[in-house]
Amino acid sequence: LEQAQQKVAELRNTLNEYNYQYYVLDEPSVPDAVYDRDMQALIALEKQYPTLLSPNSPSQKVGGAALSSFEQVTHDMPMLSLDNAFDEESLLAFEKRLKDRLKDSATMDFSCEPKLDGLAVSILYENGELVRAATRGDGQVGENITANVRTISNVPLTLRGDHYPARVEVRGEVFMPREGFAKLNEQQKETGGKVFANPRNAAAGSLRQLDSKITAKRPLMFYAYSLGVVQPESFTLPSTHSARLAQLGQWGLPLCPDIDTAEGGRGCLDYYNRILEKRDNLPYDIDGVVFKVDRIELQAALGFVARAPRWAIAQKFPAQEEVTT
Ligand SMILES: Cc1c[n+]2nc(N)[nH]c2nc1OC(C)C
Repeated sequence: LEQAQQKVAELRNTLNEYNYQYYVLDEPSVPDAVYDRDMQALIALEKQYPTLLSPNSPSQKVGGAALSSFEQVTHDMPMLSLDNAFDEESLLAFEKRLKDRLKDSATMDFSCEPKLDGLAVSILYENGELVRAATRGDGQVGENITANVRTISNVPLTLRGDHYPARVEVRGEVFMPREGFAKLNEQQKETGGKVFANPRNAAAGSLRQLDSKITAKRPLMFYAYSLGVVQPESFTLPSTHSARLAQLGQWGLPLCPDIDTAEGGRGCLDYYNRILEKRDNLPYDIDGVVFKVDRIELQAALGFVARAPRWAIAQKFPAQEEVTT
């Protein structure tokens, strides 16, 4: 059993590394055949020694037993929504409000991110292991969808490296890329399954499946966009949001390739126009961009209004004319 335990641990590390290279770096270091061979070896060993099975084994990416219902999860830190800026001057007004409030006329750096049209999800890692995932729900209480989130190909089951907080909650968007959405609807038509109106509905429907084996077959993706609970609070994190996103990337969490930083409202407008320009060629649906004050201590000084942070705003694009097929 000792040898088996050793071999299983090695195979898990190897397969987690392959997943990271393939899904996060987009630079696989081995051909699929090697990946499959190692995965089959792991599955065989876990079958032979069931006591070695762990929910965080890469072999569990295929899903487990169906649930009868979803448990509720209370978010220790509420998952808030975003205030909207609909046009140029309200974005500049956003910046002006911040400067007035901070009594600081210096140009402010912003973290700029596409606003993916999917579902906000919270993923909790304890001692580097994925232990729980939940939907946003009403912001306070969401649904426990851990088994389903484990099957999402680019969600790491374990964090990389060995320098991370004991508990770290990662928040981000689960979405379905357009290509996967089109293929799924084709399959659904052929099998008489439910055809989805758009990628967001398809992602929601796939994520809220009680049977994670169904979720595992759906082409879902995840991009991290912020941190939630971090314990111990004494764990030193970077002092800007953009550097914290980079830190998440170091731990193996996937980030949207189109994130950037910008100087002042002007820089944000340039970013808005750049992303609007490339929107139709992106592999995923976005419904706008999100600007966040980059320096964390300024975020803390600005705090939140009732339902959304003062320090962040979404700028939505005009609704995309639906192409009727
Ligand atoms: C609701 C939300 C949605 N999004 N999407 C991105 N990219 N960042 C982001 N941040 C959010 O909220 C934080 C500003 C709290």
